[in-house]
Amino acid sequence: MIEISNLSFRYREGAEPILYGIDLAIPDGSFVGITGAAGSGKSTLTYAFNGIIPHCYPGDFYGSVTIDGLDTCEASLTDISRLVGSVCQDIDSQMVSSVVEDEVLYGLENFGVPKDQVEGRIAEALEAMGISDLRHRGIAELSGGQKQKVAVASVIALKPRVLVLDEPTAELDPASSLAVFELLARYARENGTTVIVVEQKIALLSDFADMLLIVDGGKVRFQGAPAEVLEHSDELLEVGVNCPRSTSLVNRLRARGLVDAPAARNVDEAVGVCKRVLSGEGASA
Ligand SMILES: Nc1ncnc2c1ncn2[C@@H]1O[C@H](COP(=O)(O)OP(=O)(O)OP(=O)(O)O)[C@@H](O)[C@H]1O
Repeated sequence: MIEISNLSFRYREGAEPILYGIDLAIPDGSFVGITGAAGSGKSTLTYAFNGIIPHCYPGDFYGSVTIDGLDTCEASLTDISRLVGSVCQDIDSQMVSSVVEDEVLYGLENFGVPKDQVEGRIAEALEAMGISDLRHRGIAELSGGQKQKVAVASVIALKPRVLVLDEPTAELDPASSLAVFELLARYARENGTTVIVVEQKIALLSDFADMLLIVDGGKVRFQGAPAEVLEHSDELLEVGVNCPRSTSLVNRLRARGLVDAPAARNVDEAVGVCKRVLSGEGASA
């Protein structure tokens, strides 16, 4: 369980706090999607989960963040990193090796994983990300999507309880973005790992997350299951989050009393709702 209580944070160099009064409870095994406008504080919020604030970026930190009971202010960054694995926005800056296998090995060696477990961990992590065939390839020869999967594999090889990813699909095409999310979701389901992912594409997040957090001006403006959050498509637009048209359409039908249905996350769900409206069953569901 991750618990954040009344968290506020101001970077030492900053005039104003970047996070304000955040309260969150994230059950184990959740898939949490974070989105919001540029500069709203999403990355800073991820730094609260992995201890980068206050350990690497000092500042005024109020409130508390606990991961499985470990208070991130009191614990060392090393102890936090045994629980929380992170993949940052700039993948190239995270890579330390020139060959895929060595990249995964690096973290295992740093964590002092017993030698007899190393081979199994590398093979499992590469398999989980669907990149066993890339094991001996040079990192410089990989595509953006392949590098992304290597970065995730390097972190999951360490078997963290929580995986934090900051815009893992920022440079990927829609098909590769979907593939990364599918692999992540399957891995998390099979291992009970909590996944926290920052992502601009709310439609993609909504298909995978069981909790969405909408960050606006350093506050969590909306939180809940995707269907609950997407009901607020007009307010989301005001804070820079553009919902799919299928979502807005169903919300308009509901606002006019034409249908009593949860917000649609995608075209398929909206088609189902429209069929009900056209058949005259809309308001009775
Ligand atoms: N190390 C830092 N020191 C001072 N201010 C910072 C630091 N890092 C980020 N900020 C400021 O905090 C605010 C929020 O930045 P943050 O990166 O958390 O937002 P974001 O929502 O992730 O943005 P983006 O979508 O553009 O990545 C910005 O105004 C930024 O300038």
